[in-house]
Order: sequence, then structure tokens, then C-alpha cells
Amino acid sequence: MPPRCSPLPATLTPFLYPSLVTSFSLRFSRSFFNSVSRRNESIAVDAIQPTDEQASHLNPPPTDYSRTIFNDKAIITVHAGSGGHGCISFLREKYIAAGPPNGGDGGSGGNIYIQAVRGETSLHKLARRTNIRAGRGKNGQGKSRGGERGEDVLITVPVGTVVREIERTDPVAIEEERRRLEAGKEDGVDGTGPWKWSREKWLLYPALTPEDIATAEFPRLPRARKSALSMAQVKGPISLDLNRPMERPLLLAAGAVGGLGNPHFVTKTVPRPKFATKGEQGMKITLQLELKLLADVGLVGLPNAGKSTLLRAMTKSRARVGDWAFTTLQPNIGTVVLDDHKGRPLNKSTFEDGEPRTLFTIADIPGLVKDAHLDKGLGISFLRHVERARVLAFVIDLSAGDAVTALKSLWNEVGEYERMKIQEDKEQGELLVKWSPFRSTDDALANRQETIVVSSGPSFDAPLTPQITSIATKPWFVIATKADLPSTKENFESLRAYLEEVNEKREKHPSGQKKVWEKRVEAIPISAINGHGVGRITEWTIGLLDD
Ligand SMILES: Nc1nc2c(ncn2[C@@H]2O[C@H](COP(=O)(O)OP(=O)(O)OP(=O)(O)O)[C@@H](O)[C@H]2O)c(=O)[nH]1
Ligand SMILES: [Mg+2]
Repeated sequence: MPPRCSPLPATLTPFLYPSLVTSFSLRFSRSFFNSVSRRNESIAVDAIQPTDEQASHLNPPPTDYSRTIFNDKAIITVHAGSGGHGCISFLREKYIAAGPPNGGDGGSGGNIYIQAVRGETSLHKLARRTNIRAGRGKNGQGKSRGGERGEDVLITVPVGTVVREIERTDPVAIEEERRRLEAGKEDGVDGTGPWKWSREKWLLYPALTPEDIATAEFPRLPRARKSALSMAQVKGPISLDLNRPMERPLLLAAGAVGGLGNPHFVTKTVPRPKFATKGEQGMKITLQLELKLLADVGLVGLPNAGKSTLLRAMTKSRARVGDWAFTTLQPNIGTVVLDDHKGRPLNKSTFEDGEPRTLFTIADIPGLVKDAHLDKGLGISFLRHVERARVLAFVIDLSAGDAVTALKSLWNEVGEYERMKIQEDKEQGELLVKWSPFRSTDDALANRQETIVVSSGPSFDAPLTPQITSIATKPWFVIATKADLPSTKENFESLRAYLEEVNEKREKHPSGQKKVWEKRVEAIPISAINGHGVGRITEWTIGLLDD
């Protein structure tokens, strides 16, 4: 679908540069505004009629800001719950002096799930928690009562999180391996004492004396068991790219199974076993989480261009604004709300999965200077965040020199970043497995086998490479800010003329690449400090996101 706005005259152009607009476009922009303001009052009306309160919100003193807690990386260790112990108990009833065993099994430990959800914008909650533990299963009880299951833990992450496994300790797998190595030696090397008796695994009746232990006949130690659910867990090494909101959580680590109660060990010779087994230990996985897709729209601009002011104008963000370069030192994310806060969307836009689009997010990153790729300024590491943004908005300050040169220089830095990134990926041989969530239960059942295979990490026969979409192929547009300042009109005109040439393919694309986004690129003049033209950016962005 093409962008909703007319590509031709910028709506606010009459406001800022009356002579740029013909009578037709004036008529058009009036009707556009009528329709927008009816549909989306909060966006359009705010944009045209700044109030005093807004003006101070948009032109705040440098001390008026709120620090966003933001983390795009986190290392966490998840501990699946251990199983509860089995119970040693015997039936006691009137006239039954020594009843049969009736100890219940231990409950299994809690599971750890992960789910990418819309609405989360940062990993800061996880970055503060190094260890995440699911609940331990409760011990079994007498009268054949099994122990309760441990509590599950659901880790919610923002859409666009990449999860990689660093380390894993799986006690059940370790025990299996030990058994394999010690196969044939089960009766001890010299064939004497039974090895199967191990304090670690067995739970003994408290009243058992050392003599009882010496004479007791312990059955063969049961094999380490895994819960049936562990079949559905993501096979290690975990490597997930959660690039879509997930309908259902994904099982990262299944809880360990509980121990067996004493009725399991009844034999002809031992009718009343005085032992049960302990629950298995839960596995522990250390994961590295990295948030790559920060926002739907990434603002790219030189320092002091007015990006944070724009973010304040479009959202409720309280990003720091200052009249000097590098006011912003770490990304700010703002959410543009497109509904009436009662779940009724104010536009016809939809998310990729068909749900009405009620919001989109914008990332304001620190400014890029010329030669940022040579590590000047704050470097280009922040471009990582716009790399995956769906739409790029180049913010150009019309009062700070030639706008066309600024735009070309920004594209140049973006291009350099991309070249470095591709090189780095090649060197690391980084392999990502694309994981796609199921659409329905039927889908999940139908694809069960494939999912387990696909999630099991890259195989050497068919290595899966990450799909890199070139930044130049992303939808983009230009936001020309500070249009309220004097003598910015010529600069804007030349910028528009340049983009017209690019659109007509008479001028090379500013990225210098051949495979580029083919649609029409528009420059929108705004005055963020007064809130002029901001509504149009919202409209234009929705059009591009729907495209
Ligand atoms: N006249 C005018 N001034 C603006 C406008 N937008 C921003 N400014 C001013 O420009 C200065 C820089 O604005 P910021 O929003 O901090 O710029 P930035 O791009 O976030 O800067 P860095 O974070 O340093 O990269 C502030 O003094 C703003 O008040 C505008 O539309 N018109
Ligand atoms: Mg800023």
C-alpha cells in the first residue's frame, strides 16, 4: 500500500513556506487536515495548534528531562526448577501394623519460557536480574500424594531480541554421560560392593540404622529421567532471533522430574522399601540477550539536529534537549499512541499479523558526525539500533548548512557502518537460526518435528545464515527541522529539488548503492519546537509501515 499522504506538497509547507504552495495544494492540505483531525485529533490538532504547555514541553531547559533506563544487552542465567523428592511412607491403619508403602512421587520443577511481546522496548528489567529461577517441585507425601509442580517463569522480551546460549549445565545429561562411561562397571571394578548405592541419589528412611543400610538390598539405581516436556524445549545450543511477537511462549528449559516414592521399589524380597529417590537437579543455561530491533522508526541525524525535540513532539518522551552536540548519550525510545487509549484505533493501519496498529515506536539515537565510522564522536555503534528499524527518518537541521550535503554525509556513515558490519559478521561466522512462532495449535502440531529441528542450532550440512537486508532497501524519508528559523527556505527548496532528482533517477541514490528502496522519497519540513508538521510525520510513517 502506498503511503497515505500525498507525496506532493508537504501539509505544513503553507505554514512554513507559503510561497512554495500552489492554490491546489493549499486546498489539498486543508482537506487533508480536516480528515486527519477528524480521525486523529490527538495527532493533527496538536500539530497545528501548539499550546503554551506544549511549547515548554518542546523547548525545555536542559535540566528538564527524565533519564530513560535503557539496556540493549543482558546476560542472564536461567535455572529450571529441580524436582521434589519422592516420599518414604507406609500405610497405617487400624489392624494393619505394617502396611504397604504409599509414598508419593516428588513434583517436577518449574519450566522457563520466553516470549517476545509488543510493548516492551528495553531489556533493562532483565539486565538487573542475573539469575532467574523457576520454582522447585514440592516433595511427595504420604497416602500416595504427589508433590506440587514448581512455579514456571515467563521471561518477556521486546520483539527483535536475539538470544544466544553461552553455557549450559544439564545434570541429567551429565549423569547419562557418566553412566555411558561407566557402563559394565556397575558392580564395582572388583565385582564387590554395589555401586548403585549412592547417598546422592537415594533418600533413606530416617530410622534406618547403619546395619540396615549394610544389609538392605538396594535395587539398581533408576536412570536419570527427563520430563516429557523436555522434548518440546529448544534444543541447545540456543540461538533464536525473536523478530515477531509470539502468540505463545517458547520453552527454554523444562523443569527436572521429581523423585520416585518408595512404592516404586517394591520387589518380592523387599516388600517394604525404606528408600525413595531424590528429585533430579534442574538445568542451568546462561544466555546472552541482545535487542536489535529497537523501534519501528529510527531517527538518524547529525548532533544538535533536533532529534530529541522531535521525539518529544511526537511522543510523551522526556528526552533531554540542549543547544549543544551530544545531548543524547544513549538511545531514547518513544511510543506514538494511535488509539484513544480505550483500545479503539484511530486509523486503519494494521500490524503485520493483521491486528489494528495501536502504536509505533521511534528511536532517537545520539547524533552521527562525519567520519563516525572512524570512531569519531560517539562512534557508530548506535547505528546498530537503526539497522533493523523498519523505517529510517533522516533528520536534517535546515539552519545548519547545506541540507543536501548533510543528507549525503549521513548516508555515507550509514553505508560505512553496513560495510563494517558485513565484514564483522563474516569474521565471526555468526549464524543465526530464524525462529518463527506458530500461528495456531494445529500449526504447532503439524510443524512440531520441523520446529525442533530448526531450533536446534545451525548444522554443518545446511548452515543457516542471517538474512541481512541492506539498509538502503529500507523505506526512508527526510525530516527537515527548524523550518521556523529565518532563511531556511532556500535550503529546503534545494533539498526538495535534490530528492526530486533522486526520485526521477537523474541523481544517484545518496547511499551510492544499486539495490535501493524504489518508492518516492519525501522531505517534510517541520518546526518541532512549535509542534508544526509533526502530525504529518506520523501519517507518513504509518503509510510507510503499512507498505
Ligand atoms: N528553532 C528551532 N529550534 C529547534 C527545533 N528543534 C530543536 N531545536 C533546538 O535545537 C537544539 C538541539 O535540539 P535537540 O533536540 O537536543 O537535538 P538532538 O538532535 O537531539 O541533539 P543530540 O542529542 O546532541 O544529537 C535545542 O536547543 C532545541 O531547542 C526547531 O524545530 N526549531
Ligand atoms: Mg538528542
